[in-house]
Formats: sequence, structure tokens, C-alpha cells
Amino acid sequence: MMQKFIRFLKQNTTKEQYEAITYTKGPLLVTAGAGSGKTRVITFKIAYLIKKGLSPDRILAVTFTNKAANEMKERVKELTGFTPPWIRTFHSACVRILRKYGPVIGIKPEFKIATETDQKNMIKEVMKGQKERERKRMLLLITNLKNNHPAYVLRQDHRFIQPICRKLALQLRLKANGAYYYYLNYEKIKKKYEYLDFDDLLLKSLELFQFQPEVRKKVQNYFEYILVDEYQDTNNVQEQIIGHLMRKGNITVVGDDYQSIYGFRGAVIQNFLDFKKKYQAKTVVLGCNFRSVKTIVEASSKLIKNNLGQVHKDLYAYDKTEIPVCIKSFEDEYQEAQCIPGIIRGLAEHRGCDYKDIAVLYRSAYISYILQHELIKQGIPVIVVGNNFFFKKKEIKIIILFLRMVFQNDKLALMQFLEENFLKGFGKKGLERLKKYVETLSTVLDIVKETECGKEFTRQQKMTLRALKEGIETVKKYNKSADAIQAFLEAFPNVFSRYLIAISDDKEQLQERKRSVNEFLSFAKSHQDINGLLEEIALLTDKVANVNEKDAVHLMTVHQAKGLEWKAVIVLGAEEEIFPTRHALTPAKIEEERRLFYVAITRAKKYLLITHAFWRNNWDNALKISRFVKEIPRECVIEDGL
Ligand SMILES: Nc1ncnc2c1ncn2[C@@H]1O[C@H](COP(=O)(O)OP(=O)(O)OP(=O)(O)O)[C@@H](O)[C@H]1O
Repeated sequence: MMQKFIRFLKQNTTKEQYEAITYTKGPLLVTAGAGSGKTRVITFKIAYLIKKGLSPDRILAVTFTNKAANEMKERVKELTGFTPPWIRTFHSACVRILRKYGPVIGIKPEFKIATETDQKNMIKEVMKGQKERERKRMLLLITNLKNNHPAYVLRQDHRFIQPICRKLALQLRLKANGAYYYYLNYEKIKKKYEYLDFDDLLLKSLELFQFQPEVRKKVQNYFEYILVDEYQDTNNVQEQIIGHLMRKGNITVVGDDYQSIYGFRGAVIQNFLDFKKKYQAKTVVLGCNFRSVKTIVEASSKLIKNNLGQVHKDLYAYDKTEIPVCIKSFEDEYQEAQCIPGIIRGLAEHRGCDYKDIAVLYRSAYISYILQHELIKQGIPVIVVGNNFFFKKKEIKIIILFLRMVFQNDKLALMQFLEENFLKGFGKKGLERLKKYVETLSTVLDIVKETECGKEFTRQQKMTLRALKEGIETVKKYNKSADAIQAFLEAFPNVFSRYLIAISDDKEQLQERKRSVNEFLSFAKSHQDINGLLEEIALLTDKVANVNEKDAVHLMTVHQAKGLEWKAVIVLGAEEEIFPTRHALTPAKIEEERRLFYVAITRAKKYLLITHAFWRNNWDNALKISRFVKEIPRECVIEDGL
């Protein structure tokens, strides 16, 4: 049986992959390039260990996403007939361990996990009367404190926690004095509700292993082998947990430091770079890229060599076909959006790509909006991954709801508008009371006027309705789309700014939302008739809703594309200030942007098109071509091809 599996392995792996799979004598670091079969190595290694006689439930394999864990489980089942229960994300493995051993450190086995909403509610309770913006930053501060200073938090060493809170508060533009007390109270409330938040799952597991040697021993002895995927993206706490769990070097960590793109979330690339020295690990380099043609591998290797803070490895392509990387320049984003649908059709008709084999990737979602409209209009099926379909974005949706209310007398839109909490005061109960009026009165304006005097509404609700009435009456006077939108923004200037802040996670996202509002204004300028605009939006939204995912071009940010591959990839908006983002101000951040660009271009198997435009909405200045494009060697490139 084992002999047969070894034969299978030899037939289906390279020498290096085979070595990485079968080496079990000590800690192993598999440092690999993009498309070099990391996933294959992990799944085959789990299968190999099982075939060698290890019990499937004694193998721990940690991944970063549930999707990756499930795919691995399926593949191992195909190879061995077993589904190892400990192929899990870090968080999910920690939950299971804490349910069993948590009571040793005072955690009830039935502890609840706080969702994002629970966290928001708890911090609201702690920071009564404070703005949502401040509350969000405070949650960020707490995460930062727990992930980057676990030792102090675990020891409850308040001599250090207090000044760290002050320092972090200053960085996050929060009041330095309050932060520490908010942190303490947040922890108190969490305890009262018997919650653990996401960071606690890791932190409490670390506490268990660090301070309870018996538990550590038990868990260490239980797992006969440990594998960690995407090791380059581990944070401090995760790295320490792994350190406690391994024994006698029964561990393989796999990663690609070229693809470390989560520095902003606390990932520490140094964990990966130090592993070899720290654990005297054997290293296997997987240099053969099975995914992409030679030109793409060469282009990406040369690009990444410009990062000084990395250890470089030689990468080469299995497929020696030379299909040049195509770089296309456009005057502006409209020209770009006009041209790309034709290119996609060309790929489908002449290069054997189905729509599902094509992806459009971008650094930030706002770069894709004009293209989204154009692709959908031209009948190309698209899936916009995440919450980035333009007309569903919160900042755009709220304007559309208002226009539907005013110009289409849409009573349902009124309810939805209030539900979005753009204007405060209407919770579940308020909306329930309003429903009666919506059912009996015929126009939105009548409803608002009537309810404004209704006894059953609170003072705040009446104020909201009055503001809404005034807004409707002002905007109603305009009959061109862009003017009406502008009037809406001017009718609620402070409310709109506050709303944007409230729905944004950070400054960068806030800027992005402001840009999308400007994009919407320019879209409206090309659809001046308001009902025409609303009709167009309804049609585009409907088309997207009815797309068959299995036959659609996928649009997503580069972060969302990690680990995926397509026959053809279009990287949109390769301009300075956009990719790299203008927020990358330090050499280290530029290097992280370069790694992100590397991830983007290494998703392509055969065809890679990179576009850049000289002018984009929202930018007053002409844009320069991205330095990353210039770093791709000319011999790999064809300008204006495809
Ligand atoms: N030895 C091999 N022979 C043939 N194909 C292989 C081999 N190893 C890997 N592949 C193929 O190469 C492609 C990339 O492999 P995989 O997804 O495991 O790479 P990866 O290193 O995880 O990629 P990335 O980190 O860039 O997402 C897959 O289509 C895989 O089936």
C-alpha cells in the first residue's frame, strides 16, 4: 500500500516537493514561490503521514481561511479515505482546544464567541456618548494591544499596558487618557457576558500553553505532526502558539515571503525569515512554478528582486511558453473601460478562455467602478467579489434610496432609507410604527408630513422626519440627476460626512468612499434624466444578480485573489499613487505593495494584461505609470498588445 503511494508521489511531484513531503526527521521550512505547489505539498504530506500509520485525528494542519481548510480536507479524503478533523483555521483550532482545556484558566466550556456586532455593542456600552468613529478606533486599539503585546496583556502587567494604551491612542488619534480605562471596562463587560472575542481565542490559547505546562504537554503529546500553511502571514501570538505546540521538531511550515501582504493586520514576515535559525530547521525551496508561463514567472521574479528586505530565491517556469506580458496605456478610465470588454471577448473567442477563466484585479475597489458598468452594459457576465458591486456600496445605496423616494415615490425605499440609520432614531419599533402610515398614505411626502406630528413618535424621530421632509422638498426641485444628487449632499452635509465615517473602518476606506461618491456623480452626468438613471441602475443590478457564477468574469481586489488562479488576468490601474497606494509612505510599505503586485501578476497562468490610465476621476493631476510596471524587464513585455 505504502509502496503504491510512494510511486504515486514520485510520479506527481518534483524532487523538491517529494523531499518536502517525505522529510519528517526534524522541523522543516518549505519556502516556495507562487504556483509552486504549496497546497499540493501540504495535502500530500498529510496523506503520506496517514499512510505511514499516523492517526488522522493526531495531525494538526492550520490554514488561514475556512475555504483553504475545506479544500485540503476534501483532497486528503480523496487520497486516503479519511477526513482529518484537525485541518482547521488557527481560530477554529483554538476554539476546540479552549472548549476542552479552557476551564483550567477559568474559561467556561460553553463560552460564547463575540461577533463583530457584539464587540460593537460592548464598546458602545463602555463609551457612552462617544462617536462611532472613536468607538471603532478603540476596538482597533484593543486588537493591536492584544496581538502585538501579548506578554503584558497575559500577565495583566498594567505598568506597561497603561503607557502602551496611551501610545496607541495617540497613533489612532484617540484621547490618550481614556483609552486604558475603556480597555479595562471593555474587558469587564466581555467577562460579564461570558464572551471571548476573536483575538482572545488566540490569546487565551497562548495563556493556556504558556502558564499551564500540563495542558501544554497533553496537547503537545496529542498532536503527532503539525503543518502550518501561509506561515509568512502569522502574527506574534500565532507564532508563539505554534512554538508551544511543536515537540521534537514534528513540524512543517510552508510559506512564501514574497506573498506576505498582511503586515497591516499584524502579520510578521520576520517569523518566516527567522524560523530556520530559531528551530535549526531544514529548508526546502520549491522554485518551479507550475502555474504560469515563462514570461510571467520571469516578470514576477525580476519585479520582486527589487525588494531589499527579503531573502531571494530562484524561481523558474515549468511551462516554457513565451507569451509576452501585455501593458496597455489609456488616456483615461473611460477609454480603458471601453476597451477591456473587447479584450475579454477576444480572449473568449480566440484564446480558448471561458469567462470564468478570466479575472480583473485591482488595488482598490474604486478603480473598477466605471469598468463594472461597461462590462455589465455590454452583456459580459461578471461577479464582483465582496461588497464592491458599485450600486450596493453603502454610500451609493443611500443616495439611490433617497432618489427613489423622491422621484419614484417609492415607499419601500423610505423604510429602507430609515433602516440604514443615515438619519438617526428609527430602530425596529420606530419602523414598525411607521409601517402603518406607509400602508395607508399614498405618497412619501404625505407619510413624512403626517408622521412628523404623530404622537407615537419620539422627539428624535420627529426631528429626523422634519429633516427628511425638508430634504425631499429641496431635492424635488431638480430635474437633472447630477444636480439632484448634489442637492442631496448639500441638504445633509454633516449627516453625510458622519455617515461616511461611521461606515468606514479606517481613513483609507473613508477616502475610497468619498471617491465612489464622486464616481457616482460623474456616472449621473452621463444619465441626466433621473428616471433613466434609476432604471439603468435597476437593470444593471438585476443583470449582476442573475449571473451564473460558473460562467462569469471575476472582479476583485488583489487581497481577495490570494491563493487563486486564472488563465487570463487583467491588472487594472497600475499607476503611482494607486498601485502602490499613496498611503504607502515608507520603504517597508512600498515593499509590501510590491509583494501585492507580485501576488496580482502571479495569479495568471497564460495571459497577463496590465493597464494604466493617465487620468482618472478624483485625481486632479495626471497619473504616472507605476514603478512596478517599469520593473518588469522589457524582454517579457509587449506594449499595447492583445
Ligand atoms: N508537481 C506538479 N506537477 C504538476 N502540476 C503541479 C505540480 N505541483 C503543483 N502543480 C499545479 O500547479 C498549480 C499551483 O499549485 P498550488 O496551488 O498548490 O500552488 P501554491 O504554491 O499554493 O500557489 P500560490 O501560493 O501562488 O497560490 C496547481 O494548478 C497545481 O495543481
